[in-house]
Amino acid sequence: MTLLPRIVRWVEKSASSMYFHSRCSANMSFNERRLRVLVDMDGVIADFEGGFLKKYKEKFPNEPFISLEDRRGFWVSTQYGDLRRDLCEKAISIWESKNFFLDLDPLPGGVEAVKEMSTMENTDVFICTSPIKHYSYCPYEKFAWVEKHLGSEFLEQIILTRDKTVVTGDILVDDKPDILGVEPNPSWEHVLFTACHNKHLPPNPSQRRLQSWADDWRGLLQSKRQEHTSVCV
Ligand SMILES: O=c1ccn([C@@H]2O[C@H](COP(=O)(O)O)[C@@H](O)[C@H]2O)c(=O)[nH]1
Ligand SMILES: [Mg+2]
Repeated sequence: MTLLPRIVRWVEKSASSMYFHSRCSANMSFNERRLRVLVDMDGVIADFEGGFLKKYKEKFPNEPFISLEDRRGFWVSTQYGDLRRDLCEKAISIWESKNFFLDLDPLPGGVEAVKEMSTMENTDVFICTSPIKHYSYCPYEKFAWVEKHLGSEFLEQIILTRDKTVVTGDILVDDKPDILGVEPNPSWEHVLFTACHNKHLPPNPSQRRLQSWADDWRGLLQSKRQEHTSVCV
């Protein structure tokens, strides 16, 4: 390496070290690190299951259906297909229809919680959601839903991805029990959001849960923040 780049690197390192020591010498606690919270959409802030059942019953009034009480397993289509083979396609036709995602009602407290956490100090909130592969309406309607319920400023905070494991964050609040993808060690802690399809799963000591938005989500963020807090004495 020639001399000039080495000097530049030395000056940069010294400057950042001086900054660090000046912060510490003030004998203060500080948290340099911002907390990044990823919040899933369907089943967490948008009522996918309720919206599905309502539209399914309207479209297929004479077909059998599965009440929310009887829902088991993440995949609605699988449980309907198990009930009767042709019902799998009928179920899929519901969320592939125009306005399905846009018409979803917000889940209680979700919009308020996301808005509140976005105002918290040192906190970045992103809506992290997987669109269906039938893309005619879903991606557009997810953006429109966010604008309608959270406001246009949240359009900056949307992450649409089919693989959440490649997204970096501290916490992912999500109702899907198993979130898999190409990254075997995602950076986030998956906090399972309770939904009709996962509430019967046996307790998993290695996975924290949020029962609803009335649950202590603020405490959850605080505990995560403390994992990152650097204390200078
Ligand atoms: O049976 C089903 C149930 C849901 N989906 C779709 O999966 C995604 C779930 O997204 P998350 O970001 O994990 O909430 C959503 O687009 C549903 O429409 C499905 O394909 N089949
Ligand atoms: Mg979900």
